[in-house]
Order: sequence, then C-alpha cells, then structure tokens
Amino acid sequence: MESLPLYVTSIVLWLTKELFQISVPSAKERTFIAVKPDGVQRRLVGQVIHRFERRGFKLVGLKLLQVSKNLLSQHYCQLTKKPFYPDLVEYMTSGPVVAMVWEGPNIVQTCRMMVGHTNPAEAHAGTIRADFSLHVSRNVVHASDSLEGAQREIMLWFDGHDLLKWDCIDQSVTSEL
Ligand SMILES: Nc1ncnc2c1ncn2[C@@H]1O[C@H](COP(=O)(O)OP(=O)(O)OP(=O)(O)O)[C@@H](O)[C@H]1O
Ligand SMILES: Nc1ccn([C@@H]2O[C@H](COP(=O)(O)OP(=O)(O)O)[C@@H](O)[C@H]2O)c(=O)n1
Ligand SMILES: [Mg+2]
Repeated sequence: MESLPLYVTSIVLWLTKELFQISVPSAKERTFIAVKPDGVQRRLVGQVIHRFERRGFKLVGLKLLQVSKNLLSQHYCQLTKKPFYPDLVEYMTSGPVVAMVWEGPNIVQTCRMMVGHTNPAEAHAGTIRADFSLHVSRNVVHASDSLEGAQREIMLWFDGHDLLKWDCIDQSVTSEL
C-alpha cells in the first residue's frame, strides 16, 4: 500500500490531537541539573552526564564554576531557615560545581525520578543518589523540582545566550509531535 503524502499525515495528526485533546509533552521543556562539589571531587561528572544522555535528553548548557554564597542563597532561598542551611552553604561552596541545562519531554519530573529521593538512604536503587551516595548532606546532584523552579534556576545560573539551540538529528521525528 502506498504511504500517504506527508501533509495528509500532518493534518490527520493535528486533527487527532485537536479532537481528542491529546496533550503532547513539550520536547522543549528544560531543567537545571548540578553536580555538587562532592560529585565533582569524586569524578562522577561523566557518569551523571551519561545517565541523562543515554535516556535521550539533550544538553543545552554546561559550565564548571565556583559558586558564590550570594548565588547559593538565591538558589536555596526556600531553605534559609532550615537548621542544616549553614552546613549546606559550606558544602555547596567547598569546591567546583558543574551546572547544566537539559532539554526534553517531561524532563523536570523525569530527572527528579532519575536523581532520586533527597535522602540517599530512602532513594530507590538505580537512581543517581542511591547509586552514588550515602548521606543527605552529600547527595551528589541537584535537580529542579518543578517547572517554575527550573525556569527560575536556569535564569539564575545561566545567561540566555549561553544556552544553545541545536537539533538532535536522531530525534527530528519526535520533536515534530
Ligand atoms: N537533613 C539534612 N541534613 C543535611 N543536609 C540536608 C538535609 N536535608 C537536605 N539537605 C541538603 O539540602 C539540599 C536541599 O534540600 P532539598 O529539600 O531542596 O532537597 P532536594 O530538592 O532533593 O535537593 P536539591 O535541591 O539539592 O536537588 C539537599 O539536596 C541536601 O543536600
Ligand atoms: N535534611 C536535609 C535536606 C536537604 N539537604 C540538602 O539540601 C538540598 C536541597 O534540599 P531539597 O529539599 O531542595 O531537596 P532536593 O531538591 O535536593 O531533593 C538537598 O539536596 C541536600 O543537599 C540537607 O542537607 N539536609
Ligand atoms: Mg530541592
């Protein structure tokens, strides 16, 4: 059987989505991920990046930096009253951090699942925190916990022009959906 012309397929796809109100996750959703100082010290940066790459997500921003207390207090503004906050500041400013922005469908929620519970003792096997850490105060990575949080953190850590728009040629079909 001959295949339908592309424009017919596109119209049918569009009509199907409109009629059945199918919500397709945006392939452009972004999240902020950081390898914390303990992860960098333990040379886990490559393994963390590998997990998101092999899942199929796209890296759009990356830098290694020494975090200032000012940046950190804005990043963790909801935690400043917590008893562990002074230790958290000391930990997060103790050495370089690798800051990244990743892109893909449902990425915020998926990356949280891949990172695992805040406390590695409660994290499921197979998550980054369960596989690489033992204690909540040295839990290797940060991942944004909501869409709003991701947008706020990306703007805080990156200049817009440091984020690259590029096409994964192997994903051109899914990005059209
Ligand atoms: N009880 C604790 N003792 C020591 N450190 C803690 C404790 N609770 C949280 N932290 C540290 O503070 C960080 C921020 O806590 P938060 O509640 O935001 O967890 P999270 O969202 O899983 O982590 P992150 O925001 O770094 O991704 C934790 O990742 C952890 O490093
Ligand atoms: N009881 C806790 C809770 C959080 N933290 C640290 O604070 C970070 C941020 O806390 P959070 O509540 O945003 O948790 P996550 O989003 O990191 O999972 C954690 O990742 C830990 O590094 C801690 O040291 N002790
Ligand atoms: Mg958090």
